[in-house]
Amino acid sequence: MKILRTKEAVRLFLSNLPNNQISIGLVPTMGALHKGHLDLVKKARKNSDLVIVSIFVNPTQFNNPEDFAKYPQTLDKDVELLKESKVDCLFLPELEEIYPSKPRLSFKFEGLDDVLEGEFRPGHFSGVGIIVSKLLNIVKPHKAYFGQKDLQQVAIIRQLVADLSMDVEIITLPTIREESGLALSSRNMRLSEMDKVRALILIQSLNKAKEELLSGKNWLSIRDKISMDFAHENIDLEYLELVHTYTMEKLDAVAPQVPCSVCIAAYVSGVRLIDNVSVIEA
Ligand SMILES: Nc1ncnc2c1ncn2[C@@H]1O[C@H](COP(=O)(O)OP(=O)(O)OP(=O)(O)O)[C@@H](O)[C@H]1O
Ligand SMILES: CC(C)(CO)[C@@H](O)C(=O)[O-]
Ligand code: BAL
Repeated sequence: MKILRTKEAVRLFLSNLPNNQISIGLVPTMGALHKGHLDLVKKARKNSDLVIVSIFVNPTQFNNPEDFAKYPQTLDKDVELLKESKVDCLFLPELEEIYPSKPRLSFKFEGLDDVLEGEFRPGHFSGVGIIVSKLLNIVKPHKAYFGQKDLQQVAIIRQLVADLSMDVEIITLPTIREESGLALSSRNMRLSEMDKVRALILIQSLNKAKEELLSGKNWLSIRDKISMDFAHENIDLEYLELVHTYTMEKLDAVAPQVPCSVCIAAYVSGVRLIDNVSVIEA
């Protein structure tokens, strides 16, 4: 596996490929890799001739400096995992390579970014828009892979690519979970074994919300009851929302043919976790 640290190295690498018919798959990550990331890589490996993974902990998408400072980093292990997964290239830029100066550009994703993560992490999706645009411009992949665990991010990246007429196909894959149901996340590395058990309240609440919505219960009363469960467990629930899966519009009921998902964010011992389940599929 080649490790490329600069845009120029990527450009050279791509220009030396045997022919320009080769299909390229990009999996953008922030490292501290787990089976969720590796599932994206596996799909990319299956679909594309050349697989490039990027690892870059992007400062412009962090609204909370402590979250950025504590973001897990396990580079040696990541490199081993990527080699085992037969990745061709790791793009591993330094901060200055991506941001030689502070970007003046910012993104607003009208209607998509004022709820959920966008509401509680101001500037987050502008930062995601900037880094994803940069990575797509540098690598020029045919396909790029993202996880549905970050449901709102998927909607935003699809919009970004459409609005900027970028020639890339966005592929999304379902959330990979521990056997317990806990969604895999790099930030789980900051949880103790006890915290991982406490964190199960997220997926349990999502499943309960889904079941009750489908049995015709009122959304606001479902949400109130779940908020009380969180208060009882002393876990800080940041949001629990029923949204349209693609437009991110907040909903207060399910309806046939309207794809919707329940999304959650909560702090378990100071670690912010997110998750979602689809209630009605497209
Ligand atoms: N459990 C998972 N299953 C499938 N894909 C995932 C999972 N977790 C993350 N991903 C996807 O992997 C890509 C890189 O995500 P990232 O590096 O931020 O990891 P992460 O585990 O989501 O980290 P964190 O949750 O701590 O932000 C994103 O497209 C993300 O949606
Ligand atoms: C897409 C991404 C790699 C951009 O930094 C990040 O938001 C993530 O890991 O989901
Ligand atoms: N996977 C989302 C990246 C973030 O939390 O900033």
